[in-house]
Amino acid sequence: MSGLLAIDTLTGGYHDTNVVFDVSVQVAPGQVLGLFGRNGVGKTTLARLVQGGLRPATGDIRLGGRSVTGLAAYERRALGLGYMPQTGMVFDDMSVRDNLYLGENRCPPDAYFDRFPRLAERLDQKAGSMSGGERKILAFVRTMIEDTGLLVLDEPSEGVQPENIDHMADCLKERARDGAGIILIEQNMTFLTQVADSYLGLDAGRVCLRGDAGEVTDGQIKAALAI
Ligand SMILES: Nc1ncnc2c1ncn2[C@@H]1O[C@H](COP(=O)(O)OP(=O)(O)OP(=O)(O)O)[C@@H](O)[C@H]1O
Repeated sequence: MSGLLAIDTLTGGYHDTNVVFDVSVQVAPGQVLGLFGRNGVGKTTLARLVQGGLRPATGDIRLGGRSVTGLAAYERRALGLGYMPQTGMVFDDMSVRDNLYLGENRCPPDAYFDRFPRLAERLDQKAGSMSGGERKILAFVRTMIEDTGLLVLDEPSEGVQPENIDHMADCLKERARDGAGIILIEQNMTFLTQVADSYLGLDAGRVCLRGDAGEVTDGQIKAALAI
C-alpha cells in the first residue's frame, strides 16, 4: 500500500497522561479507514494527534512520505491535511455564505447544494441560528470543499437526518474515488460500513481490531464495541 498517511507506533494524549498507545496504521490514496470504538477510547485524541492539535509522546506521522510529527496543525493543513472536528468548526456569528465562501484554497460549494439544499436556502442566515444537524452539514461541506488530499472527519453524522447521512456517504465515496484518503470516525455503524473499505477499532487507546472491509465482519465490529 503506498502511504498517503503513515502512522507509526504513535503514543500520546494530554499533558503527562497518554490515552493512545502504540497505534500504527497507513491510509492510501482512495482508501476510507473507518475508525471506531466506544466513548472515551481515544478516537478524537488520535485524530488530533494526526491533525497536529496534539503532539505525540512517541512515534511518527508521515504525510506523503514526509514526517510531519514536528509540524504545527496549520503546516499540516498546508500539506493537504483536512480536519472536521467533532464540534467547533462553524463560525456561529458569520452567515452560512461566509462560512462557505470565505477562506483560501477552496472549491465553490455550489455543487453541494443539490444534496444539501437547506444550505442554499439559508445562505444569509447566521450559522449559529441553524440546528445542530444543519451546522454539522455546514461543517461537512466546508471540509469537502477544501483542497486536501487527506481528510480526517470526527463523527460528521451526529444529529444529522438519515437522508442527509446518505448524501454525506455519497460525497465521501466520490472524494475517495477522486483519490483522497479518508479517516472517518463514526458511532453510526450503518454509515461507517456504507463508506469504509478498511477498519481500525480502538479499545482503551490501543488497536483491538483491524482489517479490510471484506475481512472484518459486522459481528467482529459489534464485539469490539461491546468489549
Ligand atoms: N482535553 C483533555 N484533557 C485531558 N483528557 C482528555 C481531554 N480530552 C479527552 N480526554 C480524555 O482522553 C480520553 C479519550 O478521549 P477521546 O475524546 O479521545 O475519546 P473518543 O473515543 O473520541 O470518545 P467519544 O466517542 O466520546 O468522542 C478520555 O478518557 C477523555 O476523558
